[in-house]
Amino acid sequence: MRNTLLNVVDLRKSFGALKVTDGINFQVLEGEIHALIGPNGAGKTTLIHQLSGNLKSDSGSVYYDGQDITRLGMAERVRLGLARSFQITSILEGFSVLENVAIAIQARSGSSFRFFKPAAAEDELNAEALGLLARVRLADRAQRRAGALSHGEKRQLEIAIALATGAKLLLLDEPLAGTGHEEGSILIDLMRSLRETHTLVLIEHDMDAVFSLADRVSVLVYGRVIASGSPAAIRNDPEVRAAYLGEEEAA
Ligand SMILES: Nc1ncnc2c1ncn2[C@@H]1O[C@H](COP(=O)(O)OP(=O)(O)OP(=O)(O)O)[C@@H](O)[C@H]1O
Repeated sequence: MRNTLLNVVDLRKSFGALKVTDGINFQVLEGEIHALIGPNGAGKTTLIHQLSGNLKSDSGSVYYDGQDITRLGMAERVRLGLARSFQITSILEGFSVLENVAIAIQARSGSSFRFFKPAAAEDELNAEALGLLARVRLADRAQRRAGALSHGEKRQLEIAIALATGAKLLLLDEPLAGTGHEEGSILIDLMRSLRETHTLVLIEHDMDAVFSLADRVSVLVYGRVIASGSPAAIRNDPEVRAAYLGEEEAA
């Protein structure tokens, strides 16, 4: 049996009278790719913000690796290993691709690099950053200015930055949005390769990608998870088809 890495219990958030997440229950297992799908406005992004600690929940609980993290802020959650892949705006466009990753590693490591002589510390840092860039298939862009990357490459860099935080569980909000076919398939391959070492929770509207990539899928409708299961089970679930997939296919 796989370990439950994330357990979400009756999580709620309202904006004024609007109940955006309205009693969310679902579990993420260690080492899986878990996709959150649902119609526009279902509360997916709000839920990701509640999981990352960016947004305070009104009630309910979030357990990460058995620990109650409901009241922890974003930085504390990142330290425990739960990180949201940052928006493109958080990439430092004027710095090189390598520097962007090195800065994230340094932020994680605090002062641990000061035990090296400055030049050795820099070598050590750059070697680790290059290793992460290789994992996200950006090693050949290391010296390029981050602002000059294509849209898809920026998403790869964001994933490298999230990995640099030491994250075990990555929250990805629409990783494929705005990417072309070729960029999309690089990102899909990359996410698949991360499964060996990481757990991924992603919001995605591209159903072909979701059904080929995800181990399990949860469907959010009006702020509630109406079903969680394998892609095949979700595709054939009558309630899901009526509430969401049927509507997508008809569109
Ligand atoms: N800060 C906020 N203040 C007020 N309303 C908000 C806020 N954030 C989100 N909402 C509302 O909550 C609802 C759900 O938004 P959310 O972005 O979580 O949905 P979503 O499922 O991610 O949608 P999409 O698929 O379109 O991205 C929307 O009606 C949105 O307008």
